[in-house]
Amino acid sequence: MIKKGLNGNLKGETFMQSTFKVPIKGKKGKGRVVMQFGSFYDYSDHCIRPDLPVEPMDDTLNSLIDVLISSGALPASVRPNTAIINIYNVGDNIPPHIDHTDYPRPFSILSLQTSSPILFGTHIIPLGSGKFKAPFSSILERRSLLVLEGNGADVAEHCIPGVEMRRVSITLRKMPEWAERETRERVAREFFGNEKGEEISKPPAVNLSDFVKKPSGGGGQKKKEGLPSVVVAQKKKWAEKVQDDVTKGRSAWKKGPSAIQRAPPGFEGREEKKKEEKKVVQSAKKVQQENNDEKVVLLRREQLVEEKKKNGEKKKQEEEHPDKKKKEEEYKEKKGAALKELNEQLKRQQEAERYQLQEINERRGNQQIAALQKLNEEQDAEYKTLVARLDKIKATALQKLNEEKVAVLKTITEEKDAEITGLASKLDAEKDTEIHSLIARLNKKKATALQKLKEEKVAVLKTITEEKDAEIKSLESRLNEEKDSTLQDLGESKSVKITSLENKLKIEKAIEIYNLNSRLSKKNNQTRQEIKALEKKVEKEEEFVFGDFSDSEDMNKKKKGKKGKSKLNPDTKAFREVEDWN
Ligand SMILES: O=C(O)CCC(=O)C(=O)O
Ligand SMILES: [Fe+2]
Repeated sequence: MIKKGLNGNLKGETFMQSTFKVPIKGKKGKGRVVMQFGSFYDYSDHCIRPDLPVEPMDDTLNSLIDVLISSGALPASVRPNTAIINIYNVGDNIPPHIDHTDYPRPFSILSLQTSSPILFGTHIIPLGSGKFKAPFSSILERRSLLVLEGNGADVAEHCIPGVEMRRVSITLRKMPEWAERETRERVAREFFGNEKGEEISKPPAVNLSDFVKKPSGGGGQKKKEGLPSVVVAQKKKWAEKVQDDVTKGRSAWKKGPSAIQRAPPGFEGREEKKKEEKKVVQSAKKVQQENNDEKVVLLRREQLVEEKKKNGEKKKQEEEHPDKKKKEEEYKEKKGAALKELNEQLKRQQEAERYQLQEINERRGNQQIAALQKLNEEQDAEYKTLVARLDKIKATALQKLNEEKVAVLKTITEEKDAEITGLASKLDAEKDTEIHSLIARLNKKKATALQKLKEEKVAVLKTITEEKDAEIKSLESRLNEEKDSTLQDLGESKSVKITSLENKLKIEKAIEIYNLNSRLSKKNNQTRQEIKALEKKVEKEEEFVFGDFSDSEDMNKKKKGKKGKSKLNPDTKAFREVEDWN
């Protein structure tokens, strides 16, 4: 099957190597081989394309599905009618994806040949070289069936990292309704050029083979209903072949511009293609010839039907008007000859037309093949030029973008710097203003607090002073009272003491005076005696010395002295005072 696919012998888009059609620069290998059956899924446009032909589901695939359904592995209500055979050679992978949500769930993957890990996650990160980072992984065992539905199918992506051994898997999915309908219509178109699928089993009422194969002069053979199976098979084969050629871009004149557009650039095996094209042109010519024959035969049939109808009418008229019969027979003969002549003319004309048409078709076919070939070559060249130009444009654009980016970044940086500076100075100013107002507020607060404190202090001091004053006053009065009482007490004891002291002193004084007086009187007595003694002595001496010198001054003095002898000396006086005092 792979060989068939590689040789281009599988229908339409069935066979693909790698999911990219244009080679990726620097990418080694071609990627996994993908073969699609039943319906085509376009990996590059991410859409289901029932309009593009692929091989139908074959018996093997259908019986595999029967087994899976009858064993209960898959629900009969979602019977798969498409299959993708993935062939992973060593290193091949399938990147993270969610199978198109138009495919009804569940869908399934059958793993064959070798087992392999499968990764799941809402955001699988590609790490390059077929490696991925994902939160969940599982092993797809060889010959196991993975059935996907719910979040596992619709929310989480899945991928197969680069395989270590060749692996094959079969993805089984049911087409959505609309794709099924479009596939049916396409298949019908491929067979009979009719949009309605039922025409496949119900051939057109006008039956080509009845006329083509009608035995000459027979007429008695009963007309068959429907096409004979041989003709159906032949027609089907032709239709398939032509359609196949058309979709592979080999028969552009049949399909028109869309086939030319789809012809891949760098199409390989051009020589075989040319041969194929020749064959296709021939078979197409044959079909055309057949069509022309069909047209002639159809025309002839219409004429015969017409004739039959007319004959019937004439017969009726003959029966109704037997007298006209002769005339009419003559007329019929003439008309028959004329008709024969006309038919022959028509046949000749049609023959000429057919050859003309054939020539035109051939010419047109050759022209279109040449045009296609030229177009392919031109497309190749154009593609290369375009890629080169695009690379150049891309490089220039990237360079320009980078420069613009640098310039924009510079402008933005400058703008931002200026903004930052402005903002910073504005913030500084705001900060200063705020600080000033804060300081002013704080100062005011402080002043108010200080004032309050002062007032409180004054009030407290006043209270304290008042309290202290009261205390002092009471203390003072108490002290005064105490002092007074003490003083009183002291005064009393003092006066007592003074009195006693005075008395004592008086006594002592009296004693002393007495003693003194007695001593004085003693002394006085002594002194008087001494004086007396002295006077006696002096008188003796004077008598001795002077005898009669009684008139001199000294004598006067002596006389005075004598006279003075009558006066009391101080001691005597004191003694007298003590005596008086006593
Ligand atoms: O090969 C596999 O196991 C996965 C295939 C797959 O995810 C797919 O075909 O969508
Ligand atoms: Fe998938």
